[in-house]
Amino acid sequence: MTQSFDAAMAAFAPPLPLAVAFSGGADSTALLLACARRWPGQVHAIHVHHGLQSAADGFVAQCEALCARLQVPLAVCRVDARHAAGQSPEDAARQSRYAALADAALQAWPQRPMACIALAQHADDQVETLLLALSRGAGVAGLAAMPARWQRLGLTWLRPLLQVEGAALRDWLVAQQQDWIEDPSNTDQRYTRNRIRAQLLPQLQAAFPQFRDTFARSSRHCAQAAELLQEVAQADLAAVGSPPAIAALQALSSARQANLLRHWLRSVHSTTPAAAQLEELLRQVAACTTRGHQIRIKLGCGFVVRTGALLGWYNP
Ligand SMILES: Nc1ncnc2c1ncn2[C@@H]1O[C@H](COP(=O)(O)OP(=O)(O)OP(=O)(O)O)[C@@H](O)[C@H]1O
Repeated sequence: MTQSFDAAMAAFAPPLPLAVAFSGGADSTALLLACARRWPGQVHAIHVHHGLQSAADGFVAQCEALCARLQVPLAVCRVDARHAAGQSPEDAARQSRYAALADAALQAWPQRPMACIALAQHADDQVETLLLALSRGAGVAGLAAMPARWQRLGLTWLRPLLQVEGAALRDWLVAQQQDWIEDPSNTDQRYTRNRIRAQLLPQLQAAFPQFRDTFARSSRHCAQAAELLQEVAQADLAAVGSPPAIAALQALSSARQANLLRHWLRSVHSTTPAAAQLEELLRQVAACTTRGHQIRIKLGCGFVVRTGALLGWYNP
């Protein structure tokens, strides 16, 4: 259920010391301010300078000013967030941001490495993430949206505000007379996420006022389903072998074959096949009933080939 900002903060019990990922935007300003008041001397802030827009230097100055006022130590890290071919600019920025946040949390204060990092995504961000996943045709792992807690890069990551509406966060900041940075790129309608926020969320609010709660429930169902699929894939891969034996693969249902192959390609070969490529591979596996049947299919960044009784992989 959605919560007030105060209720979410009251329920938040992170390991300390805590680093807040602080962009200077409304959400992380509210999180930083509330954490600094609640755990004085135990809260640090990390700001990532993406170098993507000319306004970024001004963002740093504003973050420094608020942290000085709150007496919160601030680490500013500069990252090169240019995206590689085939990668979305938002994804590239997110990945380099997470790596920089982890480095800073563990190394910026060597006498006192941080135990965890808190991020300020809220209930509207969660809905946007789900709708973005739907717009890409994602499977259950994508529809699971953002977890509230996970371990990665040697740290605990937390999202304590996932049940708070964006407007409630801003109302709280206004009541504290605390201003924040309005990042101009957040209203750029070239980004799908911004179109979802500006055009879809108001319509959803009018048509289904409970959409934040019900969508979040669907995401939790998907998170559970994704966990089960992962467990089944691991067990099936252990039984079928890595690389997979074709005859053993054929004995599974086609849904389990698809689940296993996706898992094998992702976990062993770091590649994600397009839906049509995976369908073609399943068709070829089913048709592979004679000694002479060849398989060679482009999948993600490489090829799946038949090598005797096994499926092989190579990346030219
Ligand atoms: N440049 C940054 N430096 C540090 N943390 C960041 C930065 N950008 C985003 N984050 C963290 O990731 C979360 C989600 O990022 P997102 O891009 O949705 O936020 P934002 O709109 O830039 O800022 P905010 O969420 O603070 O309003 C932020 O709430 C914040 O905790």
